[in-house]
Amino acid sequence: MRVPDSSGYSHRCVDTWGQERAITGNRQTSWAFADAYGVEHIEDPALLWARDRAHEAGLRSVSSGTGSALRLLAAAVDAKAVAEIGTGTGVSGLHLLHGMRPDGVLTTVDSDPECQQFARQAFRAAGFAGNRARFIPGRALEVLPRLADGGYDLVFCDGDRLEYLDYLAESLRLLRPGGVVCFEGVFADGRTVDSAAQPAEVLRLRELLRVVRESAVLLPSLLPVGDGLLCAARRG
Ligand SMILES: C[S@@+](CC[C@H](N)C(=O)[O-])C[C@H]1O[C@@H](n2cnc3c(N)ncnc32)[C@H](O)[C@@H]1O
Repeated sequence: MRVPDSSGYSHRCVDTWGQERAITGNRQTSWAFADAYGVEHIEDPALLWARDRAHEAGLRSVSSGTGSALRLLAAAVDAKAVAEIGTGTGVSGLHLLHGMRPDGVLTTVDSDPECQQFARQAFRAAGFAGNRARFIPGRALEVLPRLADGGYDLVFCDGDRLEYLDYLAESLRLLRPGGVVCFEGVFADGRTVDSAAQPAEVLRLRELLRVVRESAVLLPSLLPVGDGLLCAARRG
């Protein structure tokens, strides 16, 4: 069996039915297609508005593909309570809210309260009642210890990459059995798999990937959407 090479091209493999088949086309093009195949249409003005605010603020909001994965996961776990680290201007929050139960509450933390004001406006413009989101300004590692044990169906981490391992420890405490934790940006623009010397942020991301994979209480999957979305379900 020949597996795809790092360029994204591969030519032959043996599938599960024992048949050799050619893999044609450009994997990168397929990834780009998958990432754009989402739910973010031109007619969703609140999302586009939130994206524009992020762009102006120099923030990187989640891609359409990552957003649709978050929406899917929130719906799949029938999320009533979601915790988000890194509100930004609300792009990921909008996706999460769309996937959650109609009575679900998104608790979203950001050290920048000005960004949270944009997110608040975006959620309102999208038609979500004010009581669907709880905005907590502050640094994640000061706020998270105040959130309830086992009280969350999903935790989405998109704050400081250097703190991701600490977010993981907090998430294991916050999640109910069967809940899901997600980490945005684990590809670090390709640096995570680049053999050249890398900054501390990338080394921490590699450590996170290792710890999640080796955890006895997590079932992980690394989704190749956006800049890499590491997801893991907490075993029941
Ligand atoms: C990449 S942006 C989040 C984008 C957002 N999830 C979206 O898709 O629209 C990262 C955010 O994390 C916030 N942040 C960075 N470090 C933080 C920390 N230690 N605690 C809380 N928020 C933090 C930043 O202020 C910024 O708004």
